[in-house]
Amino acid sequence: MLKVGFGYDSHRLVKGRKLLLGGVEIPSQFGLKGHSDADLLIHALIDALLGALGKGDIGTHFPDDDPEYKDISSSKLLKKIVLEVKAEKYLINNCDLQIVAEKPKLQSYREKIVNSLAEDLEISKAKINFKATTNEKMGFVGREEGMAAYAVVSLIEKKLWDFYNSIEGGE
Ligand SMILES: Nc1ccn([C@@H]2O[C@H](COP(=O)(O)O)[C@@H](O)[C@H]2O)c(=O)n1
Ligand SMILES: C[C@@]1(CO)OP(=O)(O)OP(=O)(O)OC[C@H]1O
Repeated sequence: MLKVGFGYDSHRLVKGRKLLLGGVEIPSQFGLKGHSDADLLIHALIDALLGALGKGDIGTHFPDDDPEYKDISSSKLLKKIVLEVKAEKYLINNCDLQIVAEKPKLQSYREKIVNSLAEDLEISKAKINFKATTNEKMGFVGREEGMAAYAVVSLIEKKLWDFYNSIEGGE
């Protein structure tokens, strides 16, 4: 079977916090506020994976009032969700990810972000597409009060993938 999931997250920009996107620290005067490290790209991705699995959302798995998750690395949380995907006998087929931010320009971090996520997800870089766009100075993103991120993922059942490879002779 194939499954598709969607995720969205937004966080406020504040002074005195690191800016972490996809597990990569981006040099910036402002960082994202949150109970965790506030890596909204990973949060959107986690919600997309949970959506595909039909397993609720990030807050149900990692409550935002639990001291265990104070300042936690979102990469660690993502790795836990990857274990759940594996336990359900699914593989990540592809992910399409988008950050909406007025600045900084993220193009030059694309490779680092994709590399970091590929490591966390244990998949090849070719299965991850990362995009960024501004909000053309409109709304909370446009006023640089915050950033937003969207994620879509598709999962393929491992036995279907193995069957496909047996008849096609590989990826
Ligand atoms: N934070 C961002 C925003 C945008 N980009 C890149 O610029 C292109 C044009 O963005 P518009 O919002 O003006 O359409 C976009 O396609 C990205 O390549 C970026 O790197 N970081
Ligand atoms: C991972 C968590 C844990 O507190 O991170 P937060 O920084 O609170 O981020 P948010 O996207 O608001 O909610 C997800 C939470 O579960």
